[in-house]
Formats: sequence, structure tokens, C-alpha cells
Amino acid sequence: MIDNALDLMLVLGPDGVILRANGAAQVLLGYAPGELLGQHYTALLPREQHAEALEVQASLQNGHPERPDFPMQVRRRDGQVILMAAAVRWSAAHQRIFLSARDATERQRARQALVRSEMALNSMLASIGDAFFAVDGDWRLTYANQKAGDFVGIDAAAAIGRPLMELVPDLLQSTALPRYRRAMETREADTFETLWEPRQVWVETRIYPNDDGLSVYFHEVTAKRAAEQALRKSEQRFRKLLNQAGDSIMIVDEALRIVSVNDQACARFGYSREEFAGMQAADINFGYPETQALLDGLRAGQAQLLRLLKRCKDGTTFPAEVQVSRFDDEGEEFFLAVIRDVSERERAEQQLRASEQRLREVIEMTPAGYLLADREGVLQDVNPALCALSGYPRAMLLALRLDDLFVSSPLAPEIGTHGPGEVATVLQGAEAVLRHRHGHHIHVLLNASIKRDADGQPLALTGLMTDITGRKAAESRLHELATHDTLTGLPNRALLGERVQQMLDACPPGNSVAVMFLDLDRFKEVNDSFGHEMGDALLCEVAARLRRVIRPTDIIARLGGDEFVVAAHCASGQPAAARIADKLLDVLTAPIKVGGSDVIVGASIGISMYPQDAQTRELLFQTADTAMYRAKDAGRNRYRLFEPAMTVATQERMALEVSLRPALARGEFELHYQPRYALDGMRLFGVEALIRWNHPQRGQVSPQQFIGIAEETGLIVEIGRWVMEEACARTRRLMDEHGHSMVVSVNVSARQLAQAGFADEVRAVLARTGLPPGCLELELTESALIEDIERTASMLRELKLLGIRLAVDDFGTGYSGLAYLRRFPIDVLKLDRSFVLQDDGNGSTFDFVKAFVDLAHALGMAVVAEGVETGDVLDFLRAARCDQAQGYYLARPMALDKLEALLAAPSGSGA
Ligand SMILES: Nc1nc2c(ncn2[C@@H]2O[C@H](COP(=O)(O)O[C@H]3[C@@H](O)[C@H](n4cnc5c(=O)[nH]c(N)nc54)O[C@@H]3COP(=O)(O)O)[C@@H](O)[C@H]2O)c(=O)[nH]1
Repeated sequence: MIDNALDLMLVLGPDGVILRANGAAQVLLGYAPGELLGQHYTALLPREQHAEALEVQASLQNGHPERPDFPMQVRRRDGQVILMAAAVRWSAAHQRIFLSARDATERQRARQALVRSEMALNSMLASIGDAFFAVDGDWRLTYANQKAGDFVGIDAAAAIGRPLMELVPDLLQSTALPRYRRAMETREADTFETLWEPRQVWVETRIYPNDDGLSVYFHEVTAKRAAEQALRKSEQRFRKLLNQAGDSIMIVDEALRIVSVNDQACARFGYSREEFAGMQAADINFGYPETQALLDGLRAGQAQLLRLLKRCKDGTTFPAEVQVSRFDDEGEEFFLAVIRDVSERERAEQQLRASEQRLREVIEMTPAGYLLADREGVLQDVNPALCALSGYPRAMLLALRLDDLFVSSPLAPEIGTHGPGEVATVLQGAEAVLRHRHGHHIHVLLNASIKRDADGQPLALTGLMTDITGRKAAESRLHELATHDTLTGLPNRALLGERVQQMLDACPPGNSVAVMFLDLDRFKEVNDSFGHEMGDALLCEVAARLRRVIRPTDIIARLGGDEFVVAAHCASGQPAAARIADKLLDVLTAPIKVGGSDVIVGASIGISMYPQDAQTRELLFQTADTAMYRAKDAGRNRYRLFEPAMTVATQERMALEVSLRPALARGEFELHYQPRYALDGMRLFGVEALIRWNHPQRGQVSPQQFIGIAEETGLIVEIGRWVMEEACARTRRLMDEHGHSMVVSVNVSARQLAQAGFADEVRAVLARTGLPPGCLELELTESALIEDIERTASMLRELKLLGIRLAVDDFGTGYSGLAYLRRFPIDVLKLDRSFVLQDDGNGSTFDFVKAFVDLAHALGMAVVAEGVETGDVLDFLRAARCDQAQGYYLARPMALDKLEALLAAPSGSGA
């Protein structure tokens, strides 16, 4: 059996020498068994095998007696090396090595081929894009490529043979596991996408069942899914956009069949999507044949814009603007039509055309001149009104530029380039001057609008204008009237202020400007005596004379009434001003012919110098006015240069005015009474009530100091009312106490007399106090009487009807004319003290007074002499047949208690 065995069998001695060999040595090695005996076994081995073989031998003999699987290379007798699978055993008891071996060359070759095949498969599985693993029927891993291992974080090679659920426990919660199990059970392949929770990635998995179990391929598809989702969203957006578009949108195929429409198309045409599908484009066109030319154009890549009528399902039509373009989709030809309903636009266009037509008609009919100019200022359009306004026919106007037409206009600065962003410049109510074809100028009121481009460059100008030439002339006249005195033509107060300011502004250092306030001394008398017309003529003559004296560069103005102002440049200051004032007085004291008579008016002039006396115009006027009053106070027909002391007096007067206002309410007034005697028998005829002001700080203030202020401020009305009440009441009481009648004279100022209800007031006082009207005498000054002769006459008649007496006070100090007194119901003339005292020593005064008294008597008036200070004067008056007298010689004004004492004296009321 051993010799016929197929395996080689050798018995070796402990030293490795071959002791026996079986017959297989011949077959396997080419040696006859005998040839091997005595040889060391290494003689059969290639040299490189020796070390390993000796090592195995040593191992056998040193405690590891068996080596069942020792692969070894053996050199056959023919030199070929074959691989033999050997099993070796050492028998220590027999001190022998037993070896059996079989040829393993083929097996080795097959194994190597298998290994190579596996390696090729592995590398193929490793190189495929997908992760791959396989499990057997017990869910044990039989293979996994590196990608699969990496995906779940395990070493794929080391994991082979282990249960899949153990290796990847997350799989138990995964939605993929049921699919795996179903595939395992049903043996059906499956493909699906799941979210792999541990890594939050999407995975596409393909499962292929096989005889051993399952082969699974998977790969990540997160990015692909995101892209798909983005695409889906994008498509949804586009669809939404398409449907939300205001226009109808349609896609038509090659055969001009409608294949797709948006919501707006359904809404506008009234067809549903389903109804549209399969309709021809021509079905919704009204009378428009799709021409070959249109299709050719589209196919040549030219989008077409059509204007046509579209027809809806209900048969109505609408005008549309259709933008058609062509596109390819996967080789198929389509046409896209965007259909815009332009009904509204057409309506608006129609309205616009109508509106333009109306505008044109308005332009043609408007009385305002209209023009349109281009950016160069050349006229492009005009209307008949502008032709009429300018005198040019239309054709000629259209050849003109704005510069040719306008002499001056506010357009010039506006028409240039403005800042970028200013799209229009509008001018409203600007004044301009047109040059008429015949050369004269036309003033126009212009409204203009200049359109500009983005850079602010003018594009066009539109203007509308109306003729204001008449208005301008009226305005100029109005301005003249507003700035000039209508009577004399001289500048008035407003213009004076302006001109003086200019003079002051232009006054060189070292020079002066004199402002002179000039008041005519006797104008009022002339006016009242000769009438207003003559008065006006006098004022014109005065103005003419002043003009002659004053240089053209100086100013002369009339403030009103008889007040004039002269402002003159005075290089040498006050001396020059004084010379001018002298010249003014010279011309004004020369007689002026008024109503056939020569009159001399004279003037009082106040002068203030700039900059010496005042630095502002207002102060100059104020100080000149103050100086003028001083000139008047100083006796008239003279000039006074302003002095600061004058201001002090003015201030003093103002302080007095402030304390005068509350004086009546504070009871600071009292009345004194001056007796008046009848010259025949020297009996007391009556008393004159004279006011006294007991000022808390200043003591008794004379009426001469405050009556003027009271008159100017109007306080005299209240004060006079009190005087009247007090005088009447006291007199009534004195008469009752002393038992005889007497007359009380009350001074009445012009302002009181000018009050409409004055007579009623007097009537009421008499009624209240019980004084008989015949016991009241009102003293009126000449100036108060002549203020307004007509009104005064009427008032005096009213008073006279009450039964009271009327006297003219200070007679002889004013315009001494008895003639005018005839117009008033006067009872008494009170001769002024100065009149009585004019004694020239040759008896003429007596004759004069005598004649005067006779004349007064002839006119039915009694004469009272005032200011009698001596017995001589009294005799003189008595001789002149004067009726009554009053004066210090007879009795001074006295307080009420003194008067009562006088009345109670034994001599009675005698002087
Ligand atoms: N509207 C009113 N005017 C009034 C009132 N009371 C007074 N006056 C006026 O004030 C002026 C000054 O008055 P008065 O200081 O009281 O002077 C009077 C007499 O005192 C003064 N007089 C009288 N006799 C003499 C004299 O012999 N010599 C002299 N030198 N003066 C004398 O004359 C004044 C009276 O004048 P007249 O009124 O003109 O008769 C003065 O103008 C008053 O009118 C008032 O209540 N209301």
C-alpha cells in the first residue's frame, strides 16, 4: 500500500538522511526510491528552502513533533520545482521522521487564481462609486467595501463575518431596515431613498437579494435632492410668476395649437385650461391670419410685436399688444405669446388725444399769449393771442428767438443749465417786457415752465402771458401817488424817508446833511379866510418857491397840511444850513398873491444836522421837529438849530403827560375863580373858572403848562367835562348861599367843541346842577372857532338854543376879523390883555378900542377887557365904553373859600 500510495512517503533518520522512500518518488520526483536512500532530504529542496526546512526539523525534534501543513518546494530530478503539501511527524521513540507529501502545484495555482480573482473583485467593488456590502441569510457581513465601512464608521475588512445589526446598531431605528427585511423575505430587489438620521444625509439604496443573502449598494443623494428641491421650488416660483403676470401668456406648438396658458389668460379669455388645450391660436384671434411672414420672422430669431384684436369665449373682443417669440424644447418648436390687454391704454390714448385737442382749442382761444420754445430758445408754437400781443403774424413769430421777442424777461437766468435732478423750473407771475413788432414795449405777466433733462439742461420752454401794460401804468401812477403829494407833486413822507436815508448812506465823512422841518405860520388863517382852493394855491406857490431855492440834489417834501421838509447836503455843516434856512425864509416872507390879495405866510423852521445832532433818520426828523416848535415858540418866522436842551424840554413835557393821565381820577384838580365886574357901577357880574393842578410832586402846575398837553392827548375832553360839572355845581351853590345871581365863564377847548354830543353834555350838566342856562358862559378861543367854521357854527347854534352865553376868548391874538364872527351867535368878546395894553402914547389905541367896542356893540356883542392891572387901564376902558373888566387890579383868580369870603363881605360883591 505504501509503495502504491499516490502521496510521496519518506522515512528520515534523526539527522535528516532519507532511510526509506515509496514508489510515488518515481512518479512525483522522477527518482527511483532506491536513488534517494542515504541522501539528506535538503538535497531535494532548492537552496532557499533549506533554512526553513531545517527550522521545521528542529521544531519537530524539540517539542513540536507534528507539522501537518508544511508547504515546501521540491526540485524534481528533471530540475522542475514543484510545490508539495507536506505533513511531517517526529517519532522520538523510533528516532525517525515520517514525511508524506503530495503535489500541490495545481492547487496552489488554482488558489492563486482565486486570490487574484478576489482581489480583482475587491478592487472593483472598492472602486465603484457606491458603497457596497453583502450579508448572508443570518445577516452576517460577508463583504463591505471601504466606502460602506467609512459611511458607518467601521473597519470593513475586520468586520467580515460579524452580524450587521451589531456592527451598525443605528440601522435598527432606520426606516431602511424594514425594506432590507422585506427584500430578504420576498427575494425581490428594491430601490429607495431614506434619510440616514445619524448623519442627517439622504441615501439612495439598491438591494439585490441573492442565494446567500443580500447585496446592498448605496450612495448619498443629499445634494442631488437639494438640487431637485431647488429646481422644484424654482419651477413653482416661475409657475406662480407666470400665473400672477398681469398679461396673458400662452405657449403654442409648431402646429399653432395652444399647449399651455397662465391664469390670467384663462381669466381674460374666459376659457379653462382644459378648454384651451387643443385650441388653435387662431381661435382667439379676431380677423388676423397668421402669415407665413410672421412665422418666418420668428424662425429667424426675431421676436414680433403685434397689435391685434383678441376674441374671448363670450365673443367679445379687446385690443391687444402681443409679443411673440419662438423657442425650442428638446428639438420641438414652440411659440411664446405674451398678450397685453391695451383697452385701457387705448382709451387713455383716445382721451389724451381728445384732451390734446381741447388743449389746442384752449390755446387757440385763450386771450393769454402762448409760446413754446425749444432748447435753443427758438419759438416752436404760438397762439393767436401772442400774435395779437406782439403784432407779429404766426409765421414770423416762429422764426424768432426768445431774445428777439423779450426786451427783458426773467427767463434769461432760468433757461441756462440747472443742477442735475431738476426736471422742471417753474416761474409764476413773473413780469417781463415784450418788444412789439412796431417797437413799443408791452408789459406782460408771465407764467413759464422749463422742462429739463437729467443733467439739468433745458429741453423746452412753455410760457403763458397776459398784457399788464395798463396795470403797470396804473401801478406806476399809484406809486407816484403813494410816494408824492398830490397837490404839490412833492415827495411825501414815505418817499422822503427813503431819500433821506439814501442821503445819509451816501454822506461822506466830514460832511453833513441838514434836515429842516418847515411849518407855515399863517396858513390856517389864509385857508379859513380865503377858502381851501386859495389855500391849495398858496401851498403850490410855497412848493414852487422852495423848489427854486433848493438844489436838485437836495430834497423837498410835503408832509401834509402846511408842513414841509427840506433835506440838503451841507459840506460846511451848520453855517450852510443856516444860509439855506435864510433863503427859505426870504422866499416865504415875500408876499404871495392869494385871491387878488397879497398875503405873507412866513414859516418856522427847525434844523437838525446829521451826524452832529442825530445819527438816524428817525432821530433827525424828531429833533428837527422839536427845533421847529422851538422856532414857533420863539415868535415864528425864524429858524432854530436843534440843541440837546430842546430834547430835555420835550422829555419834561412827556413826563408831565405821564402824570397828567391819572390826575383826574386821583382828584388832583381844583377850580379857582376870577371875578369879572360890570364897569357901570363896578358890581360883580360873574367869575371865570380857571383850573389848577395840584401835582403831588411838583406842587401847583399852571394850566399854561398842561392844557396844551391835555388838548394834544385828548385828555382835555374828560378834564373839561369835570370843569363844567364842578363850575356849574359850585356856582349854583354860591348863588343859593349868597342869594344873588352871577355868571360863571368856563373855558372850552377846540376838541371839546368838536365833540358831536357836546351840546347834549352841557344840557345834562345844567339839568343835573340846576344852574340856569343864562348863568353859564362858554369861552371859546378864536382858533377853536375857526377850526371848522361850518361845524362850529352849527354847534354854537345848538348851544345857543340851550340859552347859555357864548364868549370869544383872547380876542385880538388870532386872525382879527369881526366879519367872520357874524356867522356865530356870540354874546361876548373878551379883549386880550395885549390888545388892551397897546398904548402908542398918541391916543390911537383908545380910538381903536373905542371903535372896536362900538362895532361890537353894533353887532350886538358885549366887550370884556382881560388883564386889567392898573386903575388907568380901567379908566381907559370905562371911557371906551367897554362893558366889563377882569384882571389882577380888580381881583386875582382865587380858591373857592376865598370867593365865598369875598361874596360874604359887607361890600358884597364889589371890587
Ligand atoms: N380849556 C381850558 N383852559 C383853561 C382852563 N383853566 C384855565 N385855562 C386856560 O389856561 C390858560 C392859563 O390860565 P391861568 O394860568 O389860570 O391864567 C388866567 C388868569 O390867571 C390870567 N389873568 C387874569 N388877570 C390877569 C392879569 O391882570 N394879568 C395877567 N398877567 N394875567 C391875568 O389870565 C388867564 C385867564 O385867561 P383867559 O382864559 O384867556 O381869560 C388860559 O389861557 C386859560 O384860558 C380850563 O378849565 N379849561
